[in-house]
Amino acid sequence: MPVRLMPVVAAALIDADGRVLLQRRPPGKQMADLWEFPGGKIEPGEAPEAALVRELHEELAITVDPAALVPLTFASAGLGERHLLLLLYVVRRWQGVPQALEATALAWVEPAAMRALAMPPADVPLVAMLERFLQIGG
Ligand SMILES: Nc1nc2c([nH]c(=O)n2[C@H]2C[C@H](O)[C@@H](COP(=O)(O)OP(=O)(O)OP(=O)(O)O)O2)c(=O)[nH]1
Repeated sequence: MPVRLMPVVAAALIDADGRVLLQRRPPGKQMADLWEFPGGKIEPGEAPEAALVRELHEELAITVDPAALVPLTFASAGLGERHLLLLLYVVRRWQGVPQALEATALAWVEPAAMRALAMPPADVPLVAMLERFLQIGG
């Protein structure tokens, strides 16, 4: 069966205390009010890293060097009519203070507390992987 791929990039921003930045999706959008990693869809012709740098600037008003995007893991899951391919990067260096330009809230979350938050279904394995990665000092 052919599928319509939806490539999405997202970032786990990690602060000096090892906490992860999550944002809350606005009402009216698909998956409203769920907590997610900042990011969004890759536009046609766009490299994944360029898409993530753009999304982080649009959503959080931060500047990120593409070299600071470290690929961690991915999710591959059916999403309605489409198939989501979500690439998750770890980011520890950026310029500026993250601001919620599109989300209704931002939260710096301890890795072990992430799984208590309501997140999109595709994020559940990503969160487990990220938690383990941070536990081993990644
Ligand atoms: N950013 C982000 N999107 C996620 C996560 N988990 C997950 O299933 N998604 C899904 C939700 C959306 O269907 C899609 C991202 O699309 P979006 O609507 O946030 O992207 P966008 O900023 O390009 O938005 P738009 O222009 O289409 O409004 O990926 C996640 O952790 N972060």
